[in-house]
Amino acid sequence: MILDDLVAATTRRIAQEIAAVPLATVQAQAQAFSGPEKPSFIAGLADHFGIIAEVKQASPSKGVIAEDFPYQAIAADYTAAGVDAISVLTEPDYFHGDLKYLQTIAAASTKPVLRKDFVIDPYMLYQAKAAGASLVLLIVAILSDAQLHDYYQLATKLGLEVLVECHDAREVQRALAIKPQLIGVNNRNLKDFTVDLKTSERLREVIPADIKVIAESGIKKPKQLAELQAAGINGVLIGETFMRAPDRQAMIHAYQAVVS
Ligand SMILES: O=P(O)(O)OC[C@@H](O)[C@@H](O)c1c[nH]c2ccccc12
Repeated sequence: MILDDLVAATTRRIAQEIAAVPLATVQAQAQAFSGPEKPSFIAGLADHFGIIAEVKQASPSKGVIAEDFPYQAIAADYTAAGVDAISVLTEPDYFHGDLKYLQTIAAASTKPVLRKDFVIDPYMLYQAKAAGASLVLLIVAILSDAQLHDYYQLATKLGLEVLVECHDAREVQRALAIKPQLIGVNNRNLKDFTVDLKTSERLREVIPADIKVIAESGIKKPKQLAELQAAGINGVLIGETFMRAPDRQAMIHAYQAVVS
């Protein structure tokens, strides 16, 4: 299963990174970080449907999405279009991501930036903060209950908002135990890469109304946003469709036009 490979690769990567830059150094960088004030992504969801646009060069399910990858220009388009947050893949082996992309984008944009990676160690949260992230992803499927709890607390202490990613009802129950403000439902099944937008609509029903829900993956048409909003979903995370758009700003405006 791909998640096992991703966790194994991330474990190796983080061990190397800790050997190169010790935890204490990254903690000091996180503490010293001062960047432009960014709006809270979660607070914004109180009065409108949120759109997170993703900067992603490749993925295990799609291979290379962007041969040409002008990530700064892509993020500038997302910012100009008025998205609510920008998600930046920082996983190098399968997504061709880099923490440097996040750092550059976070410094240049007025929008909150999400570190999209396979967080399996607190070190990665300090890195996220030091690089200027406003949000981090925690994937329930790859964490124990204790890790989920501890990483959530640490992220919050660092001033990071957390998107807690689930894919089924059991994971939602585990996520609810930490009382999150924001849950992401990944519509992509990482066992076989099939996508079903009904997954987020179904799971919305078992998530208390005061917790905001983001539908992630596989969104291809503006009309789907209207359906998701009607089902009580508070926002979306869109990668491939925006990455491949010939005119990214125009496409995002078409998505914004169908939600309120
Ligand atoms: O490109 P898409 O199908 O619009 O999907 C975006 C995002 O949901 C997807 O990249 C994603 C969802 N959860 C993840 C966890 C890790 C890496 C990537 C992801």
